[in-house]
Amino acid sequence: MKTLDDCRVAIDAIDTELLELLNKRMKVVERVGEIKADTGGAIYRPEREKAIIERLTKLSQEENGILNRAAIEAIFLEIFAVSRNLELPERIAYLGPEGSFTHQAAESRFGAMSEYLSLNSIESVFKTIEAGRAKFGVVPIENSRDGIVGETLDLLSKSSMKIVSELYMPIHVAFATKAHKLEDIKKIYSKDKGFGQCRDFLSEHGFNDIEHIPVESTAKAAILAAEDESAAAICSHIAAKLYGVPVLFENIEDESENTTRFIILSDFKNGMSDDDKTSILVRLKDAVEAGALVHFLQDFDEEKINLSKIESRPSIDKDGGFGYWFYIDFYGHIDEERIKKVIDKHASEVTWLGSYAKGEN
Ligand SMILES: C=C(O[C@@H]1C=C(C(=O)O)C=C[C@H]1O)C(=O)O
Repeated sequence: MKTLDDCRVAIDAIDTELLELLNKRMKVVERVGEIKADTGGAIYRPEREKAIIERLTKLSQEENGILNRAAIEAIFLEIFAVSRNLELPERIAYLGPEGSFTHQAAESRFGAMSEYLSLNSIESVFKTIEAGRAKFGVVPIENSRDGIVGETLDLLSKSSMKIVSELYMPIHVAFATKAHKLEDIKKIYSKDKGFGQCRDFLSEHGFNDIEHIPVESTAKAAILAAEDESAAAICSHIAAKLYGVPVLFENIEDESENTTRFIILSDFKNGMSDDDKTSILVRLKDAVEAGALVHFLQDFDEEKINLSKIESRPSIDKDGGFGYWFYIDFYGHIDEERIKKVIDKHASEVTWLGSYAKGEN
């Protein structure tokens, strides 16, 4: 049987091999970078990365390997991020502050080597990438409990930036405080939605009778709780850690399946993968006429295009009238013939927001 020392010798030998292979991989990536520079191709190819993870997951299953999809993803997303930074250093704007859930979503995709820009509003994220001060933007678009993020949809309707990727992230919140006793807590900071997501916890602990102070983000709540021993924050574990506020209770959300969908914005069009989603905005000219939406959707149905989401948003038209537009997600890529056919038919009413590899949720 192997001793601890034997195991460590074996691990060192394997790490040497891994390093050699990783360096070899990066050499190939450098060449990919040169080709992309010559041809003007996009550096970030989420559909290719997804295909790699899928192939390796299948391979690992076939070989009865220990690594499952989540583990393979954790390792390889970091390798991809290092690769891309080698091709061209990446700068990512996200809805901050540091330690926000959006920050975590951004880091899960862009890794430790990228440069991050924390911004205090979704609008600033859009403006920053539109001005070319960052290549990518990360913002939330919907939450399993709270629904759509209206601000993101409204900005998408006005921006030339495209959705190039989506990711779903489980949202867990913690209760953090510097108070020594629960009775010393006189106020709780969080984002309005943070309070809404853990009502049961708050009432079970008798926290409904003390002041609840809504602030712009859960990370901001952690910053405020760090400065005041009579305060607590409902925030992410990471934000609590980052701002030095001890976590008293973990996973205090009422619904354990609480998930947020984030989108990555940039200025290029993805290639096709075998499992894509497309987002569009539709302003139906005759939206007031009964049946306009039904007719529009019938064209999708005829081409067997499945919708995954439809959301209506109010808008004020040029003459000051109250109108509606629709945000729609469906399965498939804009370059597929059957999809092109429907979109071309409604070209004057549809704005294409992006086609991207479907995220796992
Ligand atoms: C190397 C490439 O560029 C990026 C890095 C990838 C990788 O490390 O495998 C894959 C896709 C791209 O996001 C490529 O396009 O193949």
